[in-house]
Amino acid sequence: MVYNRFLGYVNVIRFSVTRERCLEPSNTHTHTHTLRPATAVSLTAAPSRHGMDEPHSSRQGLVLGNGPGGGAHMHGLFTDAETGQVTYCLELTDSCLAVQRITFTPSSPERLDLRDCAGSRAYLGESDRSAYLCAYFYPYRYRWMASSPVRRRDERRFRLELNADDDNDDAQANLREAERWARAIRGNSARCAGHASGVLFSEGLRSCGVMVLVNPQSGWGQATALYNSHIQRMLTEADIPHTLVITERQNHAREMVRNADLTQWDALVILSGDGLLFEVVNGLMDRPDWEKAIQTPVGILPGGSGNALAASVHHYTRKPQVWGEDLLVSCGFVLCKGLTSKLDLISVHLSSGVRLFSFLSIAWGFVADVDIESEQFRLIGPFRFIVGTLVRLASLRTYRGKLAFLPATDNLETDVSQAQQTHNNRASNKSSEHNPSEHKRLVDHLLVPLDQPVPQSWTVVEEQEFVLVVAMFQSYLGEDWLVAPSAFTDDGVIHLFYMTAGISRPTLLRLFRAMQSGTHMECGCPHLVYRRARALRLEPETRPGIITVDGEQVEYGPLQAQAHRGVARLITG
Ligand SMILES: Nc1ncnc2c1ncn2[C@@H]1O[C@H](COP(=O)(O)OP(=O)(O)OP(=O)(O)O)[C@@H](O)[C@H]1O
Repeated sequence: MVYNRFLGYVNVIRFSVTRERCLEPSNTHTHTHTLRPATAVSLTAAPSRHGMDEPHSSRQGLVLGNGPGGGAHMHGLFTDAETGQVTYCLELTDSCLAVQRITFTPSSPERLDLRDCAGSRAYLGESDRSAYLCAYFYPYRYRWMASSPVRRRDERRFRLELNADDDNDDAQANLREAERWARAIRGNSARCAGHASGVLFSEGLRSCGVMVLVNPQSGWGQATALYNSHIQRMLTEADIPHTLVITERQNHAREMVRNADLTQWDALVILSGDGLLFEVVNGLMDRPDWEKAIQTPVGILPGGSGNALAASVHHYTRKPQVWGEDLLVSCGFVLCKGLTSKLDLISVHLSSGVRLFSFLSIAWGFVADVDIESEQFRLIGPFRFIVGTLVRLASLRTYRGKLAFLPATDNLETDVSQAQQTHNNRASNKSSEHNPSEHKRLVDHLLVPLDQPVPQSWTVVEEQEFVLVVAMFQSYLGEDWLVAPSAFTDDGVIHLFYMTAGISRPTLLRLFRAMQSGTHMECGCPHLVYRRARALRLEPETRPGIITVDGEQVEYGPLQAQAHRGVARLITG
């Protein structure tokens, strides 16, 4: 684990050394506004967006019509942006931008995959009448010393000079032609992304675009710097207008989202740890119009120390594991492409009557202790979990309590009809009981009140002495912990792991190492159990203790939870 993390950080260091060219003078504008109650807000107004031009021919760029996938098919001659001496033939198809050098030593065409394209734009030169075409690609490339490829920025710039006469009209004609190419590249790459199942959140963008919420305290306090170094540029390249909101305190994001005019926003994106998204999700669910509000797509960019959802989003792209800034670039690219999927929410009831909505995990025992106790090592960022794990291993303890769950069959419909049965029985038994939250909200069909025994269809775990209990709703528990490899955003399943007492320290360490690659269940350890569930109940008896929901500490005591399939929307690849 330490070795791989070390490699991850070598990558980060190299990233900053080998970063590619910066953006040239931009025709986009960045404004700074004051938006209450955020401390600082900057609005990036992206270039105007238009539909694609009708196909037409011109002297330089020739539209040959629509490709088989419905995208524009174009040919054109451009020169290199720096000297204008090297001529390139560009061909745009449904799936790629082919670039072929035709002066000096002609080259074979280089095909740039439009699935890797974040955006494209055109602008007028400052000191000449040429127009420039830029396309921003983020292909997977191997880096020195790295065992797997990572997304790396590859900016392509070309100069277009159609007309020899030196007047303003010709400059505008050049610009129009370059813009036509930029729109066609954007259109074809959006079509490529749309071929996958899913919905583009960026379809029909609204006035304010995307709200990017940054917690300046998350992780080792680097989130604002990550916005400045990567995300602002990526969103500008992708032509996504956005507003930066820097949170001032705990629950700031929750309050803001609870009261926001959501008709103004296309998506709420969190550049932070999972804790800030937990606030946002619960802020959406607090609203009287929660049913509509929770349909607002949410996105995650890793800026915390755990970054479990960000690691899961990357995992769902089926690319090799990445860390640190490589993970940020991967998630940033996913955001630029704008595909959304449904996201399960897990309704969690605490003994005090508080109800929370979780998208990630519930933890008790070893994992929860490490998460909260390692807060004191926050300054060392993600390494805090390694230090916390070693400290807790040294003082390994067990936790007494009861665990029960409703097993998930492969057939969700069966589970749902069973749930309906439970709910009907419960309604007839307790018709006089009034729970106001359930009249307005998602109904937890599977749960009976915490002071009653679990329904007969539930499995009660015989063991009562645990080392840990973790319920996973996504694949990763942290950037390094692939705990539930088969989990998916909207599988409607609680992936329940528990470890019973009696496990030795070396075996535990071996399991944690295997968790890095998601192979811990292959170790055949009899103390580690995995079950798929639709609902669970946990009644801790050891006191004091720690329970976390999505990495946030909640009140300690009995709790129960039920999965609700696909009620929210997540920006995923
Ligand atoms: N400006 C702020 N100052 C202090 N706390 C904040 C601020 N903004 C948000 N918070 C709170 O900080 C807590 C932790 O945030 P978050 O999870 O995003 O970061 P993290 O703990 O570093 O990341 P991770 O969960 O990945 O370890 C959340 O409970 C959130 O409410």
